[in-house]
Amino acid sequence: MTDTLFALSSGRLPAGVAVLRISGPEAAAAVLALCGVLPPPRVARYGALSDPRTGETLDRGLILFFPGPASATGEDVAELHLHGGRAVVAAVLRALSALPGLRPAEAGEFTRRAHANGKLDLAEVEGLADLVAAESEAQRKQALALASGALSRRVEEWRVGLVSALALIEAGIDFSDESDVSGEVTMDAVARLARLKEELLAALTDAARGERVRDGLVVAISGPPNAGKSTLLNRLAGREAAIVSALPGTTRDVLEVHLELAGQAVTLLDTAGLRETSDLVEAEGVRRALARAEGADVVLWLCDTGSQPPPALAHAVKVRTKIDRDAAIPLGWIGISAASGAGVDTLVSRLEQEADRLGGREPALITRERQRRALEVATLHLERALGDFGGHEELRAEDVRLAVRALDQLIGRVDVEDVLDALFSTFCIGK
Ligand SMILES: Nc1nc2c(ncn2[C@@H]2O[C@H](COP(=O)(O)OP(=O)(O)OP(=O)(O)O)[C@@H](O)[C@H]2O)c(=O)[nH]1
Ligand SMILES: [K+]
Ligand SMILES: [Mg+2]
Repeated sequence: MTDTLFALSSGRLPAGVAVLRISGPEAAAAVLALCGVLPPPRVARYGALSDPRTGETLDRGLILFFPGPASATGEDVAELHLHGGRAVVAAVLRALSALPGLRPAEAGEFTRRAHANGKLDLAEVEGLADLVAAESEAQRKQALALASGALSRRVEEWRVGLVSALALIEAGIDFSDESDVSGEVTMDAVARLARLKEELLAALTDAARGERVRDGLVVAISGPPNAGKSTLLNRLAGREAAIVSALPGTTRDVLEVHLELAGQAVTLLDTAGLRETSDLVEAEGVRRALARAEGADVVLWLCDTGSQPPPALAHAVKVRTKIDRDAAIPLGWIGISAASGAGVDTLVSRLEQEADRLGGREPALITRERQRRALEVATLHLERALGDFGGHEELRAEDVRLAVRALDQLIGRVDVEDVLDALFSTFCIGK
């Protein structure tokens, strides 16, 4: 018999309202035990909740019942909307755990049941995890699309296309005595596979963008010592996150600040000033500074004299600093005074343009490394299936079957247990 799960599904207490969720075969019995009545499906009822053992009223709140399978988990689900006090919630949780067949849910266990009951495929579960974690507008949009099945639907279309091409290839094998018919259906199949390959490649090309939006863009501030890098970081962060001093070589460790720019999550890095130095600690700072700048999506090269960045950072956005002291801005540079704030708006607009360019407007289809890898495998098999098999069409059919399998892995139709275990452990309890 399946356990009935319960957990606090809303956030940290105390809060205005706390939502407890119950899912499983005993959900209706649990509501009856605590509330005395079972509200009609999907209609909120206000009433008292009492401890079934003592009859003592524990709280008054809203009670909802969603009979399965038309519920979030596919099982009978109940929601209790209580006053969000710690003692209130603790008392109701205690009363629930005393009921037969009920136990506290583990992290992500409601979602795991939804997946087991066919409510969500693996890609949609990943979307849900991303939605709960989303901090920027772009992350929210992308996660919502994934959770709502945007990727799953597209993969299903691809899968249908592959399976129909496979049917043609198999028909060609059956007709191999009549070489005319056989050659024609094979050509038709290959043409379909070629079109599908283009679609898969387009989604793959766009995957880097999806992963970037999900992870957030990395913007590194680089430049010689004393350029005013930490001063700019503090201004953009709106707080004194980094130490500023007139001493060149102040910053050594890489400092991270999280911002939202043009709807994109951005990690802004302050780094050590680049120079030759015999100080071992500073030298390590310089090494890290260069490494992080080279790996960043956008580099700001700050300099108060207008010297060019090293070749590795030639693509940087060039920023002439301290224009309050000397306003000669080289051509193609943005001039700022991080101290007074002059020119910082222009720099921020430029960063917003970069964020727009890198993140795009429409949500990407592929947003995780796992999804990208599965799609890469599918594309690889599809490329192979387009080869010349010298009449051995059964080999072509096998490559198409492997491509289908990779798509099945992408949305979790096969081989999902390991992925699910790792994924659900990232969920919070009550989700
Ligand atoms: N006049 C003027 N001084 C500035 C400006 N920005 C920073 N400074 C000064 O320049 C000095 C160095 O500033 P920091 O922000 O520490 O420079 P940094 O690039 O982080 O330096 P390191 O971490 O040592 O590489 C400090 O004395 C700042 O007050 C500016 O816009 N105008
Ligand atoms: K400094
Ligand atoms: Mg600094």
